Amino acid sequence: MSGLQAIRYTRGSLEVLDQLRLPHEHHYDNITTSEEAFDCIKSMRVRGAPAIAIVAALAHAVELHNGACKASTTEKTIAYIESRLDYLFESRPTAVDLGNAISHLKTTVRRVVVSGLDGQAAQEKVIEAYIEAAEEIFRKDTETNLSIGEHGAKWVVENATVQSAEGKVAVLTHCNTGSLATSGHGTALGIIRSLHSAGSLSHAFCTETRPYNQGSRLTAFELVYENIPSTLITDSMAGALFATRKQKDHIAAVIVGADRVVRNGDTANKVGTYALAVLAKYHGIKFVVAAPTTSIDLKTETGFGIKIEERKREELTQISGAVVGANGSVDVSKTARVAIADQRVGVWNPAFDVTPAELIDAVVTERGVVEKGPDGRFDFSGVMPERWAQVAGTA
Ligand SMILES: CSC[C@H]1O[C@H](OP(=O)(O)O)[C@H](O)[C@@H]1O
Repeated sequence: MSGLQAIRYTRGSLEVLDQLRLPHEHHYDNITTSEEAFDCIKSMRVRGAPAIAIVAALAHAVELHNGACKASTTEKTIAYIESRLDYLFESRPTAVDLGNAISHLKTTVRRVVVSGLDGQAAQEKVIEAYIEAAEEIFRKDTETNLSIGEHGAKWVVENATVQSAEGKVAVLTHCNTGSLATSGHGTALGIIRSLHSAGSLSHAFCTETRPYNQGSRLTAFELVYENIPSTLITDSMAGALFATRKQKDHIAAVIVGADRVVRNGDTANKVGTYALAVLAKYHGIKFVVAAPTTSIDLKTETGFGIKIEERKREELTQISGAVVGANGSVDVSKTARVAIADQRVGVWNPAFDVTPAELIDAVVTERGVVEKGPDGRFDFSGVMPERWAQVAGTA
């Protein structure tokens, strides 16, 4: 697992790497309440579907551990936990991991057996059950990512339509799906790490991923940090890359993450993903979605049912970064915010788009790779574990 950690946790203490300052500055925010977690998620100081769910779950575990619950009965303790989770659910709507984690945590505390215990002991048992379940979500995520990496790397090599003489492949990824979006290793970037570790990767291309620049600020940083041969392109260069360099560079696959994969396989992911899927189809390049089962939403039938978050106009009309000195050095002590558009212009800023299942060749989960069947449809029932049985109305 990479040395980059978006989340640092010990019981009673949660620190979150402020990703708005990356790659120039490494600063961890101390998170002690659900309000602080909500703001951290909403402002995208932490982002990435799995990381959002983990931070929300652990933030409430920290406030519970530190005595925030003043309820006088077990039922009121459960009601308090549920109210805090409902509050955190509102922080970002598109990624389903948060809703799935909240459903799981609510089910967990509701199932605690307190018969025969006096009031305080019963309340303590409920709180302990919540904290352990939240910690398990964090712990299991890395294991999940390593499994996705293994399944995904194997599938990409076996299904590549172009390879180097040494049998290596190049891939393109979009946004950031690495250690900065998860507990470690990553999902799509986890597959890239696994391809690299297996000696099967010749090159990783990454898009800058406007407007938040998860690619240029975060993914490029992770790739360089891991000494993975990599090239940054703008989002608009992908078509030219495929048209002029697919054969020369053996570009075999586009590998992306997911915020929400719905029952028919339609997938919400960072805006720009849909365009990459169309280009990949046109150029005969495999299109692979890396999605832990916590990102799969069987309660929503098609992509039309996914709520797409729209974000503030300043993400397009302004940029921020460190000041580059005369000699080309980057002075992180002097960050600047620069207006790059007339501030009166109208802005449309959807954070995600939906890629239809017909453009997706494979969805890689920790429990195996799902491809469309003879009927041309995805069927995820074989990979959905019981513990993520979704409670209606929450996820
Ligand atoms: C494994 S992260 C999944 C997903 O989340 C990212 O969105 P954001 O950076 O806005 O949280 C991106 O869509 C990734 O593919």
